[in-house]
Amino acid sequence: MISVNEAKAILQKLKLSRNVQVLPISSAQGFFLAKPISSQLDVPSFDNSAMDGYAFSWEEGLSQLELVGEAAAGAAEPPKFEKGQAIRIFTGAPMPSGADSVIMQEKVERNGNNIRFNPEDAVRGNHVRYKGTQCKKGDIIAEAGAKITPGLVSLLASVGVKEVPVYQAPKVSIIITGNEIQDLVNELQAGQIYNANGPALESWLRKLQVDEIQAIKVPDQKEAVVDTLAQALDQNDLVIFTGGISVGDYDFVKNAVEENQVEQLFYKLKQRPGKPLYAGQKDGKMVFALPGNPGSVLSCFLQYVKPVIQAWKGDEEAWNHFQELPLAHDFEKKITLTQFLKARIQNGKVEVLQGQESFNLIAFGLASGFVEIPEESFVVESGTLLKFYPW
Ligand SMILES: Nc1nc2c(c(=O)[nH]1)N[C@H]1C(S)=C(S)[C@@H](COP(=O)(O)OP(=O)(O)OC[C@H]3O[C@@H](n4cnc5c(N)ncnc54)[C@H](O)[C@@H]3O)O[C@H]1N2
Ligand code: MOO
Repeated sequence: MISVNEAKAILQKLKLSRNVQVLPISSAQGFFLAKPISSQLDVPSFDNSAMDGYAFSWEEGLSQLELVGEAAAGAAEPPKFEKGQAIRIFTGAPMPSGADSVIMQEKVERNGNNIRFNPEDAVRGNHVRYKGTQCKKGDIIAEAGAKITPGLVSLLASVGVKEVPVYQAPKVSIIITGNEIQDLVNELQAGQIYNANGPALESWLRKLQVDEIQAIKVPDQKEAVVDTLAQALDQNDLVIFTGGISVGDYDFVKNAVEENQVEQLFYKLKQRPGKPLYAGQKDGKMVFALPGNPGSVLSCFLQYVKPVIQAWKGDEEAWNHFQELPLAHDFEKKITLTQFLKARIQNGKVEVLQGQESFNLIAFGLASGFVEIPEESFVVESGTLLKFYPW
């Protein structure tokens, strides 16, 4: 058995073969740029007003102006004006030729076509957004590796970029083992349970922008498990088994990876839940076998599979998506393994929830993630900083 940290170090070193796809910016949220992006234009592309007010040409001691026209946002050609005159202007409207300053309407007393103001409020160059102050055509506005966030989407749109090259998410196959597992659409027969792992993994994968998902149920028969893995490896980048990886007479996943010549990266970790976790690799593709209890599936997915998927997508911070938060109460760990506990954050502190058995899902109704109690910690005092992995 190896430790949690040793297992993570093995996975972090993996070379993953990435493909690039081009996506419209509004569908690219959560992906990572495969190339730097440059601006298509000078932004702003014309000098414009930052306020609703009056545009004029600044002179020392000005205190009144005559209004001779109006420039609204979207106007192609703002009206002309001369010395001693001003143009009524609105936020985002192009500056009239020759105007260099805007005075806000709140600072002005208007009487018909005349405006008066305190000369101190008419500041030279005020409230003008000049062409190219955000960026110039050709400037790099986002580096390769940047995450597509709503903020970046806004920037991309502002500089005229409609679509972006991003790393593809892997194609994933979920293989659910277990003769007792029944789909939600069917009635449970004696000895059967509902498939909790399949829907949980699918929702996790969708959250990670994986949209090519194959979900297969396989009976506990050796040939069936071996053949299903062969097919899944053929058609996908990543295969996730749930169940069948322990030592029971009907656990055939270990046989399946061996017979398919998958190279083992590790099997069995010093952790609970999920001790019999398996990871392997074949021709740049990956296989994870998550121990079947749903608590173990979700904990192992969050700790090991999710970072690998994120790394596949080009996330340089894939292994750092945790927070260090204080524990809300004392906790005693009774096992000599790293423990991942269903937990929630309340008032900025981590509260370990009741019902930690890996078959017991009731705490998942409250949990906002898992907290890690390190292998070497046994008595953990309230206030101790612990790693919290949110979902
Ligand atoms: N002699 C030993 N027995 C077990 C060990 C061990 O070290 N020695 N490890 C235990 C631990 S820890 C776990 S975790 C499980 C893992 O076993 P498997 O991966 O082979 O999982 P299964 O036996 O197939 O299933 C375990 C449990 O989970 C339920 N399950 C499975 N799939 C689903 C699903 N899709 N949805 C809901 N529930 C599921 C299944 O019915 C079992 O109750 O092994 C222990 N045994
Ligand atoms: O480690 Mo198992 O995942 O407790 O049920």
